[in-house]
Amino acid sequence: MDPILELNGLSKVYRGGLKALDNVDLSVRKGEIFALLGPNGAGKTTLIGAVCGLVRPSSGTIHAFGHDLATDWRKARSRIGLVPQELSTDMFEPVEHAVSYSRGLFGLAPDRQRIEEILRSLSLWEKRGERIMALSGGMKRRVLIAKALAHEPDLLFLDEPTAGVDVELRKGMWAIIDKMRARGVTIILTTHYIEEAEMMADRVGVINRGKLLMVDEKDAMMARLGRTEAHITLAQPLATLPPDIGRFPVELEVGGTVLRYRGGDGTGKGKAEVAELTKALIGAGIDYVGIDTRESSLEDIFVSLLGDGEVPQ
Ligand SMILES: Nc1ncnc2c1ncn2[C@@H]1O[C@H](COP(=O)(O)OP(=O)(O)OP(=O)(O)O)[C@@H](O)[C@H]1O
Repeated sequence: MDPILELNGLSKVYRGGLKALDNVDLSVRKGEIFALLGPNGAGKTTLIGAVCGLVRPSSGTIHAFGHDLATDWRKARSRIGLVPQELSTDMFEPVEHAVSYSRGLFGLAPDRQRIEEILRSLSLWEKRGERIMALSGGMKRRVLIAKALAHEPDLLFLDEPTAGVDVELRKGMWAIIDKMRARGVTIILTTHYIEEAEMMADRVGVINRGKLLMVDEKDAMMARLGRTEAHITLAQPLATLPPDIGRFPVELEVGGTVLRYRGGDGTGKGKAEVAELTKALIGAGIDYVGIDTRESSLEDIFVSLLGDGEVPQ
């Protein structure tokens, strides 16, 4: 499928010499939810800013909907929406007016019905006459989404959409994002909450120090880099491993009282192998008193990726 957004060799060096983006290549497909993960200062907001015209790239190209943003900015811009991290303007404006105004900025004719639909879908309709400053933090965040949706974008950037919001509202946000995806909107979101990416995203990109370390289908990433870990507490300490046990990816720890298994591939294969291992232990006459099994999460993968900066193969 044709990419909706394509970055080639994108770099940004801020005044003072900080390289916030370092030769980033990325291609985003129509209709997907793409999660950009990275620690503070990794370059996520800079990347979004470059696509949304807020940051001028130092080198490289950006194509959105087939338009080169360097030369054909206006055509692409009208199809891109941005939900920034923070509300910067409009605090004195009533909700509905602010949202309609955002639509007008893109040269679209006023459309009360459309605005009503957006406000209702975000549970803001009852608040339409209130000044934004009088709303709660969560409502303000929804106003930001309403403003970004007002011109009916096909590509929507959400910069930390759920940072600092409570669990209830976070779930509400996920439902909203799901609804947008169902309408065919392509979504790129940045998040610190890895479980959020794990739940929502089709693909995940990991960025650190301006470099895109890895881009992959979430499921493939989990399958490729995921592991099963099992701690088997033995009834009696073992000095060495019998050959029938040594063929598994295991090590003896804690003075030979714990057998640690690390294997599998994130698809459940590890669990099956642990079951086989326990049978082999019984077969070898080795008693155990407990088993603790754990599948690695996207968070473990993320931490190990950032830990050594190496991309595991
Ligand atoms: N206008 C600027 N001038 C100079 N340096 C900047 C500017 N904006 C960002 N930076 C620096 O560029 C790097 C990347 O920042 P960016 O905001 O893109 O990171 P981020 O991944 O969005 O971080 P966070 O998760 O904290 O929002 C940081 O080191 C930051 O200090």
